[in-house]
Order: sequence, then C-alpha cells, then structure tokens
Amino acid sequence: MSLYRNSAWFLKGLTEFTRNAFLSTSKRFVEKDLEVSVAGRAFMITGANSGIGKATAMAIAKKGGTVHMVCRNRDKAEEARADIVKESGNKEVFVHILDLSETKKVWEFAEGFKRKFKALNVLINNAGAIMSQRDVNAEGLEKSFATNVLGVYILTKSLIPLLEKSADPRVITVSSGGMLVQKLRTGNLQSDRGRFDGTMVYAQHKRQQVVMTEQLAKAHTNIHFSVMHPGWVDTPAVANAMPDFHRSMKDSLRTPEQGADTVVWLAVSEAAAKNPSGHFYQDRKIVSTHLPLAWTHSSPLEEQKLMSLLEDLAKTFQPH
Ligand SMILES: NC(=O)c1ccc[n+]([C@@H]2O[C@H](COP(=O)([O-])OP(=O)(O)OC[C@H]3O[C@@H](n4cnc5c(N)ncnc54)[C@H](O)[C@@H]3O)[C@@H](O)[C@H]2O)c1
Repeated sequence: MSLYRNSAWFLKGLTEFTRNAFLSTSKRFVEKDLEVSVAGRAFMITGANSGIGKATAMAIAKKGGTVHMVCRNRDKAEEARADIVKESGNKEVFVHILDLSETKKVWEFAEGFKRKFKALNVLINNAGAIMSQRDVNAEGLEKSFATNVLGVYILTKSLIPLLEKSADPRVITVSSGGMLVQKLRTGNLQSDRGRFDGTMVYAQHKRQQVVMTEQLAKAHTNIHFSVMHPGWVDTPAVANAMPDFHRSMKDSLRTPEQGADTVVWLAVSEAAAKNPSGHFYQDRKIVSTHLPLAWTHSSPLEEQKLMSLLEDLAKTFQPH
C-alpha cells in the first residue's frame, strides 16, 4: 500500500505541487480577493523569519497588518524583521522568541501573550520541522512531535479565548500534501518504537494537523479554521531535510511567495471566510484530504482519541 500511496502522491505532486502548476492554476485566482487593507488587525505567524512564513509576514505587513513574528532564533528573527519593515514601510512588526519544541515554554509564551495583548485576529501555525534523528525535548517528548503537533495544539488552544474576543478570528495551519501518504495514527506518538524515519514521522504529523483542524473547527464554531498545502517550495527546510529531492526538483519548485499565496488568501480575504470552517486547501481551493483508493480514512473514534491524547499531554505540562 505504501508503494501505491507514494507513487500516486508523487504523480499528483508533479502535476499539482510544482511552480508550473501554480502558474497555471493561479490564472483562475480572483485578483481583488487580496486587494484588502488589514490595518488594525493582528496576525501571529510562527517560523516567520524564513521561507513561507517570512513571505506571509511580508505580504501581511504590506497590507498594513500588525505582525507578531514568533521565531526560535533572535538574530535571524531581527534580520527578517528589518527586511520586512524596510520593504513594507510598516513598523508594526514585533519579534517574539519561542522554541516551539519546548512544550512548557509554548504554554508560558501563549499565556504571557494573552496577558499583554488585547487582540489577536489571526494565528498562522507555519513553523514545522523534519528531524533526521530522533531527539527529545526537556519534557521527554520527541522533538518534531512537540513542534509540529503538540506545540500547534497548545498555542492554538491557549490563544482561543483571545481569538474569540477579536473580530473575524481565523486560525491557519500550514500542513503538507505529504500527509496524503499517511493514515492517522494515535499510537506511538513519540516515535519511540521501530525505526525512526523522520520524513514519514513528519508526514504523520501533517496528517494529525489536518485532523486537529477539523476537530477544533467543530468545537469552536466562532473561529474560522483552515489547514493547507503550500505546494513544493524552495525553502531551507526542503534543502536541508530532503537534499536529494531538492537537487532533482530545484527548477520546478515554487518561490516562497507562491507557496505563501494560499496562506495569505486564507488570512486576509473575505472569500476565504465565506467557506465553511475546518477544510484543507491547495491553491485557494478546498481539496480532498485523501488520495483515491489509498485507505487513509480514519474513524470518528480515532479522531477523538487523537484530540483527547493531545488534551491530556497538553494539560500535563500546563503551568499552574
Ligand atoms: N517547502 C515546502 O515544499 C513545504 C511543503 C509542504 C509544507 N511545508 C510546510 O511549510 C512550513 C514552513 O516551512 P518552509 O518550507 O517555509 O521552511 P523554512 O525552513 O523556511 O521555515 C521553517 C520555519 O519554522 C521554524 N521552526 C522550525 N522549528 C521550530 C521550532 N522548534 N520553534 C520555532 N520555530 C521553528 C524555522 O526556524 C523556520 O523559520 C512548515 O510547516 C513546512 O512543513 C513546506
């Protein structure tokens, strides 16, 4: 089955995830969807110093939004902030330092943000990590799970009350089409059994992000949730974590701006908010979360199990 899934996925990728695919599909985009000012609206973007996150932060800053960049490395974040302020002319761009793989710190950061800021209109969970080797954080949790899944869960759950107080609140999570090869798994969340295949572990996390989005959308109906695939984009993450793929596909990869297009559209456009909450997007369109005949569907029971496991884990590390 995994050979079928991987081949079907790669073929789909060659026709839908490349730069040429973006150039062709973008012909149907409605230009005025992005002709909006978001002055007075606050956006939090994780991993905003690089790749898709930085391109998203730049586009939103140019539209007048207040941007909260949540980044791991102070120097890289300040450098990216300086670029964004210079190119956009918008000074409402703030740097926050957080390593999303450090579970207790994610709680502390989010709770502190809520105390300090009166509004947050849009949360963009963009940061993501692929690990080549299994490693654990201070809490003993596998680091890519802590970053891609539990960190996203805690940040989102903690900020929900602030989002709910703010106008037209939205949560966008940057997942990946790579999740199409994975069926939801609720066991071995810490990847401590069997061989550690970082790329497949990451693809599972991206599947978990899709399920998490669907479930959070059901539970919090006054927030607009979406999850998306940016396509195959030329960023440091791809160059470092998948050097062979990067080398062979280099000329076909999207630019970070092309990869960010649907993130920005989901974050700022009125058209996106008119769609129902909880869906998976590719190139401004709701798309299926499963490949045909790939047997990746999960039951409602499994999906609820993921949510209760995350809730229990999150609570374990919540500051009192
Ligand atoms: N590039 C692609 O082809 C592609 C395809 C599908 C999905 N994605 C997703 O797009 C998102 C952005 O990635 P990108 O391709 O722009 O790569 P990138 O390397 O340019 O950006 C990743 C960002 O995440 C941050 N990050 C990683 N771990 C972190 C941590 N523990 N704490 C805080 N920040 C952390 C990095 O510092 C960086 O800013 C990721 O979620 C990735 O999975 C990318």
